[in-house]
Amino acid sequence: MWDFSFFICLIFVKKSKMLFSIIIPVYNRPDEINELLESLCVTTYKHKFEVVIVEDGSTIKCEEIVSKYQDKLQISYYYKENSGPGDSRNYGMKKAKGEYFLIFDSDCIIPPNYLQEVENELTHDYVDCFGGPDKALKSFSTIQKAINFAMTSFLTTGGIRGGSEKLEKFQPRSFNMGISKQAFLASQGFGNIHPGEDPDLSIRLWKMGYKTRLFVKAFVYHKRRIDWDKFSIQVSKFGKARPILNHWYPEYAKIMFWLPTLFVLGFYFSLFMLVFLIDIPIKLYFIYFVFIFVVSAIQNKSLKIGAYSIIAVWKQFFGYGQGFLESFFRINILRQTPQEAFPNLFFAQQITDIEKPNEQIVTENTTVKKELIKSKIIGITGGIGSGKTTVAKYLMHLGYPVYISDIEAKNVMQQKNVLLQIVEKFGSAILDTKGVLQREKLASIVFNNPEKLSQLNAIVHPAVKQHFIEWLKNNQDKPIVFKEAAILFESGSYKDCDFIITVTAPMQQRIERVMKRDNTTSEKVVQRINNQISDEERIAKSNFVISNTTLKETEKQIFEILEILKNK
Ligand SMILES: CC(C)(COP(=O)(O)OP(=O)(O)OC[C@H]1O[C@@H](n2cnc3c(N)ncnc32)[C@H](O)[C@@H]1O)[C@@H](O)C(=O)NCCC(=O)NCCS
Ligand SMILES: Nc1ncnc2c1ncn2[C@@H]1O[C@H](COP(=O)(O)OP(=O)(O)OP(=O)(O)O)[C@@H](O)[C@H]1O
Repeated sequence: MWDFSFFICLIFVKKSKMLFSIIIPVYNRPDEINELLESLCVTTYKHKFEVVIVEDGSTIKCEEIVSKYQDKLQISYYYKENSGPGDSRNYGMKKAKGEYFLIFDSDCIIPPNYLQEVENELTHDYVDCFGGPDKALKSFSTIQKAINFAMTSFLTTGGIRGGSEKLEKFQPRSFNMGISKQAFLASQGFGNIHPGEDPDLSIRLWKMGYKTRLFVKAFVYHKRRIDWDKFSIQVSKFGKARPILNHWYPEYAKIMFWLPTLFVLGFYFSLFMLVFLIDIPIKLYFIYFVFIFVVSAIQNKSLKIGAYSIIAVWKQFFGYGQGFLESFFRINILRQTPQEAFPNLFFAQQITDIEKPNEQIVTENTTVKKELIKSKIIGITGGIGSGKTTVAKYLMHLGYPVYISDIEAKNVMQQKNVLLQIVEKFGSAILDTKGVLQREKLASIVFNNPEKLSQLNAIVHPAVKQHFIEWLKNNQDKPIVFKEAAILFESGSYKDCDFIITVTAPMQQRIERVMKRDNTTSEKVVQRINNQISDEERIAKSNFVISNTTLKETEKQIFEILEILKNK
């Protein structure tokens, strides 16, 4: 995904435009925001950057705190309904003006050289998504330092987060990560699971061909949960989220994810062995915890932190391990859906910045008052070969009424009055000896000549629109109907839709799929692509994106979207 545009952008950014937008979701934590903003005020970074604070439906707001920093930082504050951290970050990224988004949790403190370190890394070896490590500050409480040890030490599963550069596919964590605007638009950012929204995003980015990397020097001071109970709840949720991610992306499941569970089962087994007076296993556990104590005490120069680290590691393993086991059982054995198994891990995703539905659907001859049509109209679009018809047909199979414009257009074009207009414009050579439209011939004319294409569109689109309205009237008792169209935006028919789904797939895959489906050449497919808008443009105007790489994942995304739409 790396291209020279980033260099150009960087040079441009330094002169005028802004590179970085810092996005911080916050929920009931004004004090944390104060410390975070204070730390940003002393940055050594010389260029313009902005801070976007998204208050996620808090009852204790940080608006007043933020206003204190209006003179020192370029800062915006948004308050919205509670929809979870992932969606709040997405909300902030949609509002942001920068080209690269830096995301922090509100409980972070940013070192002065952070922004410069990130810019150096991006200039040296660009990547569309990165993550940074976390460290504890001297001023942190004993519990915070012990938790930090448990979450980052090589003696626990935390080692991978702290500093290993070897990881090719580092999964950034949302407390300290960055993502380019382009990758955000393409992926639509975080999903509605929490926690786990960060690995979910990384995996989706990888599948789209983006890379992720660890920026070792771009660390933040991360306070983490301040008491034991909150920490236990958090790690248990991490444990529950993991089998869900494994279920969604089995190819990314690792045996290592089982370690805490094995640790817990091993512990119970060791206790059981005591019944037979076999105490070696329990002694091994004892030695491990002594080791934790010694290493943490030396590292933190405190016996107390060493002792507290034993509690932290214990809570980490047991919270995560038991959560993992429960989740594995529900998802893989009881075959519950993740939402059924753990509804509290899912936020109903807010859909931000939706264009107000049009009051009317207007064609040359007919005006349908939108209030007479009770159905929600969901547009499905995507470039050629993205798989929008595949998605449309799947929805049909689920029983939803779906209008597939390509297919309907073909019928409409056979109508006498429409065919006559086409012949008038393109000549009778466009018909075969039996008077049937030769589509391939027409295609070779219009996809080589934008003017001719718009002439054809001007004939076909109004007729299709008229036909769609009749179809809509026949389905007005249905709460949700779908309209699939390749050129939903180009034709303006997106304005009739209440929500829009864009289907995407990597370009090469799209070309290969169409070559195979239509037995055609890549040149011909590319010709059509050149007559359509880009995925980026489609995505920016859509409410949902389906990344259609495998049918299984597409199915999953369809169900997630349906779940949200049913509640809208
Ligand atoms: C030129 C025509 C006859 C070629 O027919 P053909 O059977 O080869 O293609 P088909 O209609 O099945 O479309 C296949 C794909 O081509 C692309 N495509 C079709 N029309 C257009 C267009 N006007 N602009 C850009 N891309 C288009 C889309 O990705 C579409 O899904 C046909 O595409 C056509 O009439 N297009 C103009 C009408 C139109 O816009 N139809 C699309 C749905 S309203
Ligand atoms: N996830 C997938 N895995 C494998 N093949 C797929 C997948 N999705 C779609 N296909 C195949 O790719 C081809 C293109 O898909 P489809 O016809 O749905 O695309 P489209 O976006 O409607 O294209 P067009 O713009 O040409 O109408 C079809 O042959 C379809 O069967």
